[in-house]
Amino acid sequence: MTTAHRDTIAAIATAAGPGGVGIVRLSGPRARAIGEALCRRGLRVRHAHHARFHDGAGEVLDDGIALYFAAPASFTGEDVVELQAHGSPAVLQALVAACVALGARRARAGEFSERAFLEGRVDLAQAEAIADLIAAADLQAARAARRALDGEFSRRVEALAADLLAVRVHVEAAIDFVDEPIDTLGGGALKAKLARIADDLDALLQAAERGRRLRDGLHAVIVGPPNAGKSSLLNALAGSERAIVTEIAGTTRDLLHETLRVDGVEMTLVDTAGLREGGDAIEREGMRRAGAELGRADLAIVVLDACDPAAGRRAVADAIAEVPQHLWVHNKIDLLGTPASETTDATLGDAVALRVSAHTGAGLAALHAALGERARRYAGAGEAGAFTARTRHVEALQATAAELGEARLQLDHEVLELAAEALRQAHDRLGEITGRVHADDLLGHIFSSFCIGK
Ligand SMILES: Nc1nc2c(c(=O)[nH]1)N(C=O)[C@@H](CNc1ccc(C(=O)N[C@@H](CCC(=O)O)C(=O)O)cc1)CN2
Ligand SMILES: Nc1nc2c(ncn2[C@@H]2O[C@H](COP(=O)(O)OP(=O)(O)OP(=O)(O)O)[C@@H](O)[C@H]2O)c(=O)[nH]1
Ligand SMILES: [Mg+2]
Repeated sequence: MTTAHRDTIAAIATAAGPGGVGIVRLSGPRARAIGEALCRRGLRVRHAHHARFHDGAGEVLDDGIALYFAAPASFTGEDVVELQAHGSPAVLQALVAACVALGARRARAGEFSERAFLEGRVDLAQAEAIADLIAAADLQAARAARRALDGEFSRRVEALAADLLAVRVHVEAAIDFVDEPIDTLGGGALKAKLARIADDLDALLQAAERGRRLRDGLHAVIVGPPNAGKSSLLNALAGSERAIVTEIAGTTRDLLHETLRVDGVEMTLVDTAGLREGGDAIEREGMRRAGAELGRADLAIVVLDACDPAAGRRAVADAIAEVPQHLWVHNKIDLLGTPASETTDATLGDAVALRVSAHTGAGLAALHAALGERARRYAGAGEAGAFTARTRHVEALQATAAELGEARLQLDHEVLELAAEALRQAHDRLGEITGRVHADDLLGHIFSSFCIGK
């Protein structure tokens, strides 16, 4: 769709709630006309005008600064007008209503960024980086999103896509010489080139996986037998009474997610139902959910009762077998009267258990530190040049790698048509990251998770 066919959208661009200044943004072919009607004056491009903003009845809503950016030199690539008013939600909403009365439509979530993508101002990975930058909870995450927005990820994807395209051209050309063996058609160089691409792809995949972990944070699931104090520990770590705690074994049934920041790193803690044989239907469903959640876990925090650490261990060990990292905790050490310190749990082999008391707080600092350390290591914190990435990107790179492997195999077997097809697939999978290739519902899916006004 070209700009001329598109309607003009309006939304509050600043955060909800009162603020020093609030911005209403318009984008689309009628942005300038609507802005000029509201300001009752002409707007010069890239000029800050102090103006009074009027509603339909001619009443002055506010005075503020009006800016006009002419297409294509704007954030969206369309004509854009910004009305920077006093940051009163009532005034800003009235300004949007006045824009609507003059022919604008309320923007959907992410629609400004979507237009920037459709106008070719940013690619899809960069548009996603805008949302990640806004959501970044600390400077490190913001910097990583900033690098993705600057195109550090996209450039590497595009470089690989260009290499793949060159190889595709070579293979497609070779198909026309069916009777020649591939090696007389530069097959050696081709295979070497594909091997190099595979290496580059692997390096990029690893960087994207780090970026995915940096963006999403560590996913830690608390498991253990009933009554060990899992919910009590979640509350202690979260610093609030999030989960219900009772002396009844089988209290927790549903999953309870809590996001927390440990030493500047984001992590999700999930409380689960205690694992044991039997239980009523609700409790069994809770245990099933606990098991499913462990399938997504990066870390299992296993909580055992320090008075009886052997109890329930078998069921727990089975449940966490597939989880990449484990952290063992013995809770309720206040009942033992021994100090908080690490203990080697004979039944854990080399693993060490942290000894804590959710009640007295003993050992919690060490638990906190251990979690922070795991979360930092997981996210590759402090790594130079890190950029944020999403599961979608990682999966696309994995699919690309699989197709590339297939192409190399077919090339070794001199089945050029199949090699060409696998290379085409690889090229397309790569193109999904930057949006060069995309399904329409993918865009809707991505942009609908943005905020309105972005
Ligand atoms: N007031 C205001 N501040 C803002 C934004 C905005 O939309 N409005 N942004 C919105 O997210 C971010 C900045 N992003 C922007 C990106 C491109 C252009 C732009 O006009 N680009 C033109 C001109 C380039 C130039 O002169 O340097 C272009 O790319 O052609 C403006 C803002 C953060 N700060
Ligand atoms: N003495 C002592 N009691 C604790 C400690 N932590 C938890 N408790 C008690 O142990 C009981 C169970 O605590 P919960 O946190 O509900 O245990 P849970 O592991 O979540 O139990 P389920 O949800 O039933 O699986 C409650 O009565 C808590 O008050 C602790 O460190 N010391
Ligand atoms: Mg519980």
